[in-house]
Amino acid sequence: MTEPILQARNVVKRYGRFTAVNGVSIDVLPHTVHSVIGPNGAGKTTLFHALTGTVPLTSGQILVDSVDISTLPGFKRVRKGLARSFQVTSLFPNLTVLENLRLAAQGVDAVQALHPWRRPESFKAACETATSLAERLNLTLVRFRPAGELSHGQQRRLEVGMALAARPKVIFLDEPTSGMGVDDIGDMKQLIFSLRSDYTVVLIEHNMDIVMDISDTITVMQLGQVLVEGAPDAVRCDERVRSAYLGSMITGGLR
Ligand SMILES: Nc1ncnc2c1ncn2[C@@H]1O[C@H](COP(=O)(O)OP(=O)(O)OP(=O)(O)O)[C@@H](O)[C@H]1O
Repeated sequence: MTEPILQARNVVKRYGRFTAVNGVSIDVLPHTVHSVIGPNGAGKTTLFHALTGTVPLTSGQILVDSVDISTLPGFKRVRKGLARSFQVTSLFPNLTVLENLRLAAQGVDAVQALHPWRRPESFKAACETATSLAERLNLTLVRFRPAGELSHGQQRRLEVGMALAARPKVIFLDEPTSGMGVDDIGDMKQLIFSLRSDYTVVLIEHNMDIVMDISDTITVMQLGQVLVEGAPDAVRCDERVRSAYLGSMITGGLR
């Protein structure tokens, strides 16, 4: 049996007296796309925050390859193989695509991160990582352009690349297609699906067409808890899921 690469066990996150995530357990299998969906306010982003160390857990456990990382801060979780996509606002708009990727690659190693202004050639490995990532992201043609001049879709792909530069085992993507046009959505969908050959993807996505097409497993959350978990076809047909989405603000809806 395949062992999960990432496990959340009974994870609870409270903000004051409000419980945003209330005892969530999930097993994420390696080389899969595992999507987390649910109506607005279901607790998806808070679960991501808790898994990646953006916020401390109230209780519960998180294991990566069976190692407990529950109390590690976010930057140490990156070294254990968890990476989260950056937001467009955290790209360096005046630096080129390659420079952004190189800095992200350097950032994994604490020693290199402390010497960001050494000659770029001296960071051979980081430069190579940046070049191969630009290719993978279909950004080779714009690799010498400042990130701020890219289209929205290209910037969002670069965000994913910044997380990949950390050479993660598991990459967390929070609504990677938000604000995108149809063409860009297709490119992002292909990119995410292609990632599962080398990585494991945990995805929050409101576009149900994408979720249903590329997910291996879907966890449906409601009111901070897991409502249903399963393969896309099973989730799509589940009456509890249909009811949960009725009247919600979610875009796309279930087909
Ligand atoms: N820092 C915070 N302090 C207090 N409450 C919070 C905080 N962050 C989130 N919440 C609350 O926790 C609940 C879950 O929010 P969360 O953002 O995790 O939901 P979500 O499923 O990601 O929703 P959406 O799809 O709208 O992004 C919401 O009721 C939200 O108001």
